[in-house]
Amino acid sequence: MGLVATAVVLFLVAYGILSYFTKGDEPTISYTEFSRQVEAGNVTKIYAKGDTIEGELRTGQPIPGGGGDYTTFRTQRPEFAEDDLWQQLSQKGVTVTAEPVVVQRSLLTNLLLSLAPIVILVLLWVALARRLGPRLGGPLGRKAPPRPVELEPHRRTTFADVAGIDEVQGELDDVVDFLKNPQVYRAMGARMPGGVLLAGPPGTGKTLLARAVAGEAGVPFFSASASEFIEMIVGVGASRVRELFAEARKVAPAIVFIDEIDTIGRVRGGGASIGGHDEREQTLNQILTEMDGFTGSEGVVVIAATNRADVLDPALTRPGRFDRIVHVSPPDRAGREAILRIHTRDIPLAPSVDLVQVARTTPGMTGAELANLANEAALLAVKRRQGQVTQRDLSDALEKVQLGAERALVMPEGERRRTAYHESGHALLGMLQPGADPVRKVTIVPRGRALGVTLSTPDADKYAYTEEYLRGRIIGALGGMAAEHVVFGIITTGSENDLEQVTRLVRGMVGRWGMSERVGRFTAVSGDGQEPYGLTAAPATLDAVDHEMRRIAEECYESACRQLRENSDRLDALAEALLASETLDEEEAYRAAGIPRLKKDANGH
Ligand SMILES: Nc1ncnc2c1ncn2[C@@H]1O[C@H](COP(=O)(O)OP(=O)(O)OP(=O)(O)O)[C@@H](O)[C@H]1O
Ligand SMILES: [Zn+2]
Repeated sequence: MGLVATAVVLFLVAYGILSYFTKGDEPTISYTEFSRQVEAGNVTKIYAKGDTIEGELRTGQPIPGGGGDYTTFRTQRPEFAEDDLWQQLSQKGVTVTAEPVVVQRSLLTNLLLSLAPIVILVLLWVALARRLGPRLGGPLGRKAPPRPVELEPHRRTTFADVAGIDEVQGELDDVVDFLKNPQVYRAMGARMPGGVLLAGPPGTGKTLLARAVAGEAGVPFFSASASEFIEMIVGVGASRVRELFAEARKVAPAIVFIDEIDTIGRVRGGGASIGGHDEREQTLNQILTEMDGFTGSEGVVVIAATNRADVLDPALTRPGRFDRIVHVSPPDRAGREAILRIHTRDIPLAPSVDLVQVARTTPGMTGAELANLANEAALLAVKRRQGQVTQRDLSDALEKVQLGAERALVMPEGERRRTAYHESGHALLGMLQPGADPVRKVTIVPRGRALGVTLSTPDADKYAYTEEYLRGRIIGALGGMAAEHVVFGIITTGSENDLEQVTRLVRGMVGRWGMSERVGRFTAVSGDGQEPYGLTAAPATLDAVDHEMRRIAEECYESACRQLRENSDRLDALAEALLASETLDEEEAYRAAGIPRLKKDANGH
């Protein structure tokens, strides 16, 4: 055993030394920046090794990049880059030197390589021993203790990296203050909340926020996902929790972050969890025990995150446990703008770029989606061999993110015609319903799983919806099916997704939002298909729900068909325009249909 451990250590040390010497100290720049410098003719020579590129600049003048000035640099060419790098380089007269990816073998490397099979065997053995650990016992059965993520000051996440959720940030200010000066609170006999629960939809920045709290306070950040606990071998979850907290206490003040807490914190006994039930409960109990053990003076703050605060076991939210619930919602317009600014910090933007405009056209998108949008736009700019990201890159990226990538598909003419009428039906009804969201784009170019797409988005963020608006949405969603019915007298499978959307809406209107007198003004069905408030609705109620859902859907369908018949010339004109140009933007679509587009101000008036 001692011998093998020594071999492993030796290998690691040697590897470390080797990689230290082979790695240059050029500043690393983004590939986008690199393309820009090549295009600008600033690059004199490059040295390529696989996809890693090192190089020098012409002027000897340092060029400011994201992370400081540089005259030599290193960058990584993405595997998916489709640019003609070679042509570009030879055009600009750049001296290119290359080396195969095969690592140059030094004596030391040779030695290490010959040791490799042994090392692999050892690692395999270690991995095996770990899996069987609890049963085998022995020193190898123990996992390495949890380690906080690195806390290098220059790459610390702070509140400056989070935008659009300022009020949420405000609720965490005292946590930061406590972590900075626990002794002040101790002297005052004040107790901090045992835990903070961040609740909100995926991608709204919960993890980011927790890291920022640690970064602001300058304390270690321990993170674990609750699902990791229960995926492990039985009996390990609880002990991992114990270890995690023990490590955090050693270096307190510190933050322990537990993501996806709902996977172990669901109401006990209820729900449909198959197997692993005891494991879940034991792990949860261990977390609760650890939190009960806090006297507040230890300086460990637990932050948990969930997308489903509604299903959590009340034991978790009792005083002294996660007694502070902070709701994180998708950002509003100003928030989206601020988030876009953060995520375009390191992207060269053309002067024409208007982030306010982008923020306006992205209602409902989360921070993660906006970050993705910015990145997609940068990728497009690289692909198009531009030095900067333009407004067009951003709007094309948005389209890709919202509609899915275009799909090459040869459609028979009849099918194409039917699709054109289907989409025209959606679009025309979308334009005709009073108060409906404007139609932004109609296309019969297949995208994702859809044969065509009609995109409508509101002018301004909406927070509550009227019955009229919802009916308008249902009529619009049924428009595709109604058009096929009215024009061709057929019904196809192409409306499956539309009908799903209709079902969600009528179900909500009748069962959740009190829009049916016959059902009544109460929650008859819950949002997630579970029983509302633990009660099973009486069969008569469910009958009424069913009856009312059908009635509303039927009324809307009739309205859709009637409006399409009354406007058949507009429908034909729209379909013809679509068949001719495949994609219509907002202006073209309204013009083709002969309907004036009422411009609204940012407040939707
Ligand atoms: N408010 C925000 N400000 C800036 N960036 C954000 C914001 N929200 C999300 N992001 C970006 O999206 C990424 C993903 O967010 P994060 O993982 O924190 O979301 P989450 O709410 O924890 O999601 P999940 O519930 O899926 O774990 C972040 O790393 C960040 O780049
Ligand atoms: Zn449709």
